[in-house]
Amino acid sequence: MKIKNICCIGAGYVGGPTMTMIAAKCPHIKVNVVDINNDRIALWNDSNVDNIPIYEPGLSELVGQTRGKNLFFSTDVNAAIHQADMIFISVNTPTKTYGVGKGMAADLKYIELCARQIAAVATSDKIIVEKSTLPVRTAEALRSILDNTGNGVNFDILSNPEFLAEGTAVTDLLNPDRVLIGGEDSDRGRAAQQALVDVYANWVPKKQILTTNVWSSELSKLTANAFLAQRVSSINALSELCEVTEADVNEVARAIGSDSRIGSKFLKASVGFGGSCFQKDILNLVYIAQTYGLNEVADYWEQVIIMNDHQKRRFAKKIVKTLFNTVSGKKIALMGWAFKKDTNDTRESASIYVADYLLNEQAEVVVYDPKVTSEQIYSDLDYLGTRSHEENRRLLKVVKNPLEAVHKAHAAAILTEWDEFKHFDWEIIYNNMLKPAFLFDGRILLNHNELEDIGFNVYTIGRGE
Ligand SMILES: NC(=O)c1ccc[n+]([C@@H]2O[C@H](COP(=O)([O-])OP(=O)(O)OC[C@H]3O[C@@H](n4cnc5c(N)ncnc54)[C@H](O)[C@@H]3O)[C@@H](O)[C@H]2O)c1
Ligand SMILES: O=c1ccn([C@@H]2O[C@H](COP(=O)(O)OP(=O)(O)O[C@H]3O[C@H](CO)[C@@H](O)[C@H](O)[C@H]3O)[C@@H](O)[C@H]2O)c(=O)[nH]1
Repeated sequence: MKIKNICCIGAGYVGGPTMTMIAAKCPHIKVNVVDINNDRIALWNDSNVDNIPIYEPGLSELVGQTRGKNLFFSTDVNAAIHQADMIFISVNTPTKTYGVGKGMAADLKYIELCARQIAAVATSDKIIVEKSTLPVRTAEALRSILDNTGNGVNFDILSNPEFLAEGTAVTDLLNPDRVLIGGEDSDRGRAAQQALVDVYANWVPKKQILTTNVWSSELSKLTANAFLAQRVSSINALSELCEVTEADVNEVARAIGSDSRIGSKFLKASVGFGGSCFQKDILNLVYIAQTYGLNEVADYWEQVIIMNDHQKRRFAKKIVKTLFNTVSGKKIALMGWAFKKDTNDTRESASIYVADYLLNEQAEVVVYDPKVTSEQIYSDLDYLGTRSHEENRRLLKVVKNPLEAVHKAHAAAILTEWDEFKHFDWEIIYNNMLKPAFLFDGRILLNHNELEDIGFNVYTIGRGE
């Protein structure tokens, strides 16, 4: 079966970049990316390609090359479903905020809506691809909805989780470590799996395209994120021990990472991991284990989140303690709001929690981030519900210029590892700040000896003072 027309439901951080790459590498396939969010689709279609709604290095160029040729963005979901041979579901699956599983389980309402819409609209056979991250055995629920509400056409369900990381989405999609495709063990299932293998084989070497059963594929996505986040929590746990023992967490990371069995990646201690995936997916894993009565398994993975919450909180506490146990009325500059560099995504960013903690301590918080808008920053704070919309705007200021952020500040804290922070003139910054000038490096980003020579009092994760 040769795929000629793909529809992707969900034009977000996954649907947008993934479909752009498929369109770029498969000029013979027409790709329609659809979303119910009119504003988002309008930005994907903006005549100035730099205005696409997602900042990812290299993405706007790729959109510029493909949009209007074989890549289209639209809000007409039904038309795109109708035309497609293959439909990717790439909608959000956030943590549930209500009812059973609140705060733990993945909310599958958007997935279910897609399935019902596909079933209602489809008048020809379709391959349905789970691109969103889903709890293991979701395909079973999808099958039930599609088969019970459809028009008698055949649906084949595949699981094809996405492993791209934000900030490196384009290179990750171009050279994935692996592509994972789970399918049903039947003639139709294998044919559907092969059809998707053939799409990726346009640019991914065949040996890197793994095929498994659907359940292994669904569970592998949650497992990959759990293992990655576990490494960050493990090194962060050690960072606290380093701070009291004169060991240096970077040196420890290098020493253990040189062991090929451990490997050097994902051992960077930090103010805590953020992003839309790690916390959500581990909570989901914990919830799934609990529902099967596997309490030891659930507790084991939950510890990764507990350690991450501790790391964010202890960084904020350290600022208060170091500033003579009070930050009330003191100006503190937060450098970076995105959850990592090279993205404008702020979901679950450590900055949100550090800012909230400092605002509770009555600090005057000023934020500078090169890519995040002030609307996004205020909306992240409002979402926590700690204080009113008006109070958040009164207590926290967002500035467009780093020097404005540090002007007469008591302290500056690095919360995102943006490259530009390394190239700042820290001497000028020091001269603009109140004395003693404190610098808290939550990303172990800067040259601390140089900063100390300038006159800063430096506190960094994972090294004692
Ligand atoms: N962000 C990442 O880096 C990443 C990486 C791998 C996997 N994932 C997973 O991919 C999925 C999507 O994540 P995201 O970051 O792209 O989310 P997102 O919130 O950026 O995008 C999801 C989009 O789906 C749209 N949508 C929701 N319901 C819809 C419907 N019924 N019809 C049409 N459009 C609808 C929303 O309007 C939104 O624009 C999640 O399951 C996530 O866990 C994300
Ligand atoms: O050594 C490290 C590595 C990462 N982080 C932090 O961990 C978070 C997540 O980073 P990263 O994994 O690079 O970005 P994500 O975009 O969240 O990507 C993860 O989540 C995606 C969504 O599921 C998966 O597709 C990716 O494979 C997985 O890496 C960020 O806050 C990072 O700053 C650290 O603190 N130390």
